[in-house]
Amino acid sequence: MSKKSIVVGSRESKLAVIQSEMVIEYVKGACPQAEVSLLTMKTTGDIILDRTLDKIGGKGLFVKELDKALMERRSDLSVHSLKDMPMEIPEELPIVAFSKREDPRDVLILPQGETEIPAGKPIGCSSQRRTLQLKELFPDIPCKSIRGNVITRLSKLDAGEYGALVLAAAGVKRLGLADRISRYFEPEEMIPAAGQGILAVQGRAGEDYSYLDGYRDSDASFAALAERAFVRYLDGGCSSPIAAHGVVNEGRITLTGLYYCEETNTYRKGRMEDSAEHAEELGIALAKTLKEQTGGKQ
Ligand SMILES: NCc1[nH]cc(CCC(=O)O)c1CC(=O)O
Repeated sequence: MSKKSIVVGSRESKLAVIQSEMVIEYVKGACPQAEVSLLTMKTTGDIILDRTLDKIGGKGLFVKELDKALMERRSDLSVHSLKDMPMEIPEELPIVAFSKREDPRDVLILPQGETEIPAGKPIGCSSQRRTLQLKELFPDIPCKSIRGNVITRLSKLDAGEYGALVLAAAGVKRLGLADRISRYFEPEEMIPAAGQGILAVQGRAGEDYSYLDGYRDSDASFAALAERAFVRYLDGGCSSPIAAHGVVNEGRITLTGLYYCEETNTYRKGRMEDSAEHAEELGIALAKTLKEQTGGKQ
């Protein structure tokens, strides 16, 4: 009999490959009899680099090609940063595991050799969520869009185009670049993106993924459900100025969120708590409250 094969699909950026290899290591341990391999591919979001994500339009720019590979059985699992996954996921391709969460905070990175943000240069930042919150933290420093994977952004920073960069701690740490971090933003100062720091493992409906039982993290799963329910209710994709961060402690979950309403050009932050079992209801309740406060249509 031939050996069982498990193919793990991934974007081809260095960070995506490191993240996929973390899952592969686990799967190899859980299925020592299987042949586990990596299949990398470029996604639309990796190919179009001259526009910001909201200008390219459409959701799931980083997942479509990986979904197709799963559907066509060229792969058996996809590994994604949960943050990059659309809120609506095809029924045939469910998330079968949420990883333990890496540091969910955003961080500030300075050009090599600098100890503060050099005067006159913008902060490189690609999301409206970060831009909005940076205005409160650094009212006098403008933000300028920056695209490309983490390594590309760091080289643009070091080339002198920007005075600083804001990135997710999770990616920077997984790449082994934590020594470049000059400041951590506490989640209260800069509310992270829904799912930040969590990996999502996606599979095909109806298949047996019990080999991932020891990989799933229940605190991260509750946080992910609450954060994604919040964003889904407010209909935001990954580029909307929406932020959500859940913290689970002894069966309770506290969810902090930020919602910007285009109609009324106002934004609100808020926090609510419930039992972790009610994670999704909590996400929806906070979303409704903040939407009401910004004066947006219900
Ligand atoms: N949008 C790109 C992206 N998607 C996931 C991460 C970092 C890893 C994570 O959040 O799990 C990053 C880089 C960044 O925002 O700095």
